[in-house]
Amino acid sequence: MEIVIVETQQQAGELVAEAVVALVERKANPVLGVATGSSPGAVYRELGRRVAQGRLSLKDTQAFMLDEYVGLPADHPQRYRTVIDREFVQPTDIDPANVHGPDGSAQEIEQACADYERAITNAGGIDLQILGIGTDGHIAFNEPGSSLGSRTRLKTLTRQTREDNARFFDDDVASVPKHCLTQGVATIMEARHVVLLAFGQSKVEAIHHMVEGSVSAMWPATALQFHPHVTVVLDESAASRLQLASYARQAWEAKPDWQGL
Ligand SMILES: N[C@@H]1[C@@H](O)[C@H](O)[C@@H](COP(=O)(O)O)O[C@@H]1O
Repeated sequence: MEIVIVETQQQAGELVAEAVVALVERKANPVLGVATGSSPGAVYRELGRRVAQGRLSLKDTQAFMLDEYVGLPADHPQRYRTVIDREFVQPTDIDPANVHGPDGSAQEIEQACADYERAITNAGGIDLQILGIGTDGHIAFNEPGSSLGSRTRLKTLTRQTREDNARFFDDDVASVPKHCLTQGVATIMEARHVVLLAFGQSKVEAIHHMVEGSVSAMWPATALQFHPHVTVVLDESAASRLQLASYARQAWEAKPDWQGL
């Protein structure tokens, strides 16, 4: 795991956008994994800026979402597909038809999950997965106790996650769905490069476990310790309980070189 500590979320956005640019330059039909939540916001804004400046095009890029709530109507502003359309699709030039997500309104849930796994495989797999982390160490919606070998499936959200996400539902935890469809931990592990972003004090414990803790299904993000290519982009707050943070406290100028990836 490579840990990069940045000063601002904007720096994180620039850094990760560079990784996307390097991928798009290197590959004719790149496949991005996109996350919802507030952490990737600066990345999407920076991608939008570069597209607007003519420095980047995502026209030939496919994108796969990590997860989706079950039971939200198609026009709900917090449905993850709607969020991704608003925050990632609209500011960039990606074709909305190239953006895929698990179908949270499917009648045949198991079939929908299997179809989603197949769609990722058929696209050639995910080249660059943009990822956040929950305060309880979840990735996508793989809550504590999730199998580290799991694939896309139906999950029940923990009370903590529903409370964390209530901020997007007028602070009304009862309005936050109880179920979701999510890529499994094993699905995420197949992405060729995982870039995880985390900011702020609320992520300290999860980051501590993910980077320096024991691998355990109780902290699903710890599975990433087995992944050969993970970049973790943190601010000082999120990194503040890392024993080895001094090794990672790189100057902004010493940012990773994505060209060789
Ligand atoms: N399913 C999403 C996760 O994919 C995301 O990583 C997490 C953290 O969100 P935030 O980045 O807003 O802290 O929130 C949700 O639960």
